[in-house]
Amino acid sequence: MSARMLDGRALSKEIRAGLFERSLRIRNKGVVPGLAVILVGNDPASKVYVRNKSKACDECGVMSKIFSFPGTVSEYELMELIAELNVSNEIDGILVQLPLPGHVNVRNIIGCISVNKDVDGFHLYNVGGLVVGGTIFPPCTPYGVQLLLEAAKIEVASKNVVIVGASNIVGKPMALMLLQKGATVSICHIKTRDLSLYTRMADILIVAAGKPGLITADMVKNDVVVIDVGINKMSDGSITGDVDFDSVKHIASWITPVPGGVGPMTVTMLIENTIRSAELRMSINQL
Ligand SMILES: NC(=O)C1=CN([C@@H]2O[C@H](COP(=O)(O)OP(=O)(O)OC[C@H]3O[C@@H](n4cnc5c(N)ncnc54)[C@H](OP(=O)(O)O)[C@@H]3O)[C@@H](O)[C@H]2O)C=CC1
Ligand SMILES: Nc1nc(=O)c2c([nH]1)NC[C@@H]1CN(c3ccc(C(=O)N[C@@H](CCC(=O)O)C(=O)O)cc3)C=[N+]21
Ligand SMILES: [Mg+2]
Repeated sequence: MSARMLDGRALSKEIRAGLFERSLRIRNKGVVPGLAVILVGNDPASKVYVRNKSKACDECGVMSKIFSFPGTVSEYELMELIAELNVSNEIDGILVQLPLPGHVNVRNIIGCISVNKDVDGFHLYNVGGLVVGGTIFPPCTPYGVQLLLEAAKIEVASKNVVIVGASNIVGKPMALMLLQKGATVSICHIKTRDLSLYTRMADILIVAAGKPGLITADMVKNDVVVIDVGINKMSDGSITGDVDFDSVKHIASWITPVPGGVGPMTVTMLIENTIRSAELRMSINQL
């Protein structure tokens, strides 16, 4: 037996058709949804993301602007740009690509983004919203994973969900979201003593470590649902996840491919958040 695919590309295509309609409706009233992306240095996963975002924005009728800086840019220069974007009438969403170079304090930078334009959902205010169970801007990757599970009618309530990776952008918000949905959640990270003890317990295993081949067939139980968030650029230029797909697919009941799984969903949810932000701007203009 081979696992069924959680096809993020196909689901994204459906969702994006609806997003195009939503953006058309507000553009007809004179509001063009706009996204600003700030890219510093040259992280390979960020480059993939940026490329796919501009394509998807075009597809959905969202205006996008990319601001690229060398890795030597100062915190001050970034803050200055964010301050401008915060008050710009053309911008509904501001996204600062992570990671940032070591000399730039991520918290300071994210803290400058207007809460109403924080389409990544990384500002402390929006993170707090997620903790207490609801936010206007759910973080894109966990939100996309949740929709993939829902589309396949995979119930999360009462399930053992194990998340490998505890970052602020994937692991932690993912855990909060599924906890809210009634899952029993474990979060593993680099200091976890026996990773496979946890992964073998998982009904749903979500992997976001950035380590190709981290999860092998011997580490999962029969019929597990596997969500591979990892985006690793290999030396031959190809992209691979954190899960040994070819062996794990024989044991899992569902699995996401990489590429074509979580990645396209992240992009789609970013566009959704941007359009929702523009819809809010429009309704405020009409007051
Ligand atoms: N598909 C998509 O849409 C997206 C994909 N990504 C990709 O997902 C991956 C993770 O991204 P991100 O969360 O930003 O990464 P980070 O590097 O910020 O976090 C990785 C997490 O995994 C943990 N970890 C690393 N190695 C191991 C290991 N061997 N065993 C257990 N835990 C481990 C780290 O622990 P510690 O912190 O303690 O070191 C950390 O908690 C990357 O490949 C990234 O490119 C990211 C965002 C969106
Ligand atoms: N502030 C911030 N928010 C992020 O959400 C964020 C970030 N910084 N920094 C980088 C990581 C990485 N990330 C990806 C999203 C989509 C794809 C994606 O589109 N993947 C396609 C790749 C297809 C291809 O082009 O080959 C897929 O998996 O099918 C990749 C990577 C978001 N991240
Ligand atoms: Mg993917």
